[in-house]
Amino acid sequence: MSEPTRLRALLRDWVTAVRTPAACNEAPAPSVLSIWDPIHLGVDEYGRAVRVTLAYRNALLAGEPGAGKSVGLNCIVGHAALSTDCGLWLFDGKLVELGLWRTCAERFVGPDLDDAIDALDALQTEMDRRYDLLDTERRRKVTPDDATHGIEPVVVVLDEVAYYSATVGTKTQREAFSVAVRDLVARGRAAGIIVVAATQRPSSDIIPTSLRDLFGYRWAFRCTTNSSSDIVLGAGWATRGHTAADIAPEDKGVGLLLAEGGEPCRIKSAYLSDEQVYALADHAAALRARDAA
Ligand SMILES: Nc1ncnc2c1ncn2[C@@H]1O[C@H](COP(=O)(O)OP(=O)(O)OP(=O)(O)O)[C@@H](O)[C@H]1O
Repeated sequence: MSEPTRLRALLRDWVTAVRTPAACNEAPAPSVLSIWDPIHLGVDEYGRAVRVTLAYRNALLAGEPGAGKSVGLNCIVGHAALSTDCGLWLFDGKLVELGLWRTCAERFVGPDLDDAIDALDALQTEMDRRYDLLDTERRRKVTPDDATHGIEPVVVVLDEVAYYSATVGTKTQREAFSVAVRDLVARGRAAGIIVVAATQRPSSDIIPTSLRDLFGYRWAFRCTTNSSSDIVLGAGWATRGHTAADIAPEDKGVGLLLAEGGEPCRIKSAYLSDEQVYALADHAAALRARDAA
């Protein structure tokens, strides 16, 4: 198959996966997605598609190294990248996980903690500007209509949040980073700032309860203990039979997804190979460049 044909087929499959079956039958596959659309994450134990709407929500992904967080994160970042109605800010201390999507990012932050804090400051400033505007217009939250005057959702993805909050830099810098993240997670949703954070350290120093509870979606990949699973999902789920410690080490990509108000649901994330990620990232970058022109 030629490269353009292969890319078209890949995009068609991707868009088909995230659209409802009814919509798929009705319309030709569009070339772009919207951040207001549900995001396809994978399938549940019955083979049903699992989709979540990220607008007005935040998401936390955590689990032991190699459990499948980056693959799960790619589903979210891929959808956001192809959604030209949102900005994409990527933070990746390792560079190589989210780096594949770098060409689609409005801002890409690598291992420099000062740069990370600077980027979070800019997001806080934008959040405050939006709240001033909403206040002036006597509204509670941004909507898709705000795109007409340049206010679009911003998806902020932090891969290995512990790298910035607990590993590099000085104590003061790490605290500044953590305070800014907490503020964005706590206040950002109505202003269209969506935070997606991932960590391979599901411990209470990295994910304190007060922060964890602000995430509407919590996706626990395999954890080593019931208590680390509860740190991701919330206290008490393990004793009620929902623990990511039960996931077998060989079940890569399997995790428990807790969506607001529900019970944790066991799902297997959709899988994008690096080759597919690059193809999607190139296409998304071209769409974004076209829109920006
Ligand atoms: N949904 C999936 N389907 C098939 N294989 C998967 C899936 N998810 C993960 N894997 C396999 O598991 C490997 C590790 O996954 P991934 O890199 O996402 O783990 P991780 O939790 O991000 O690890 P780390 O914390 O070390 O970065 C992948 O390279 C892939 O081979």
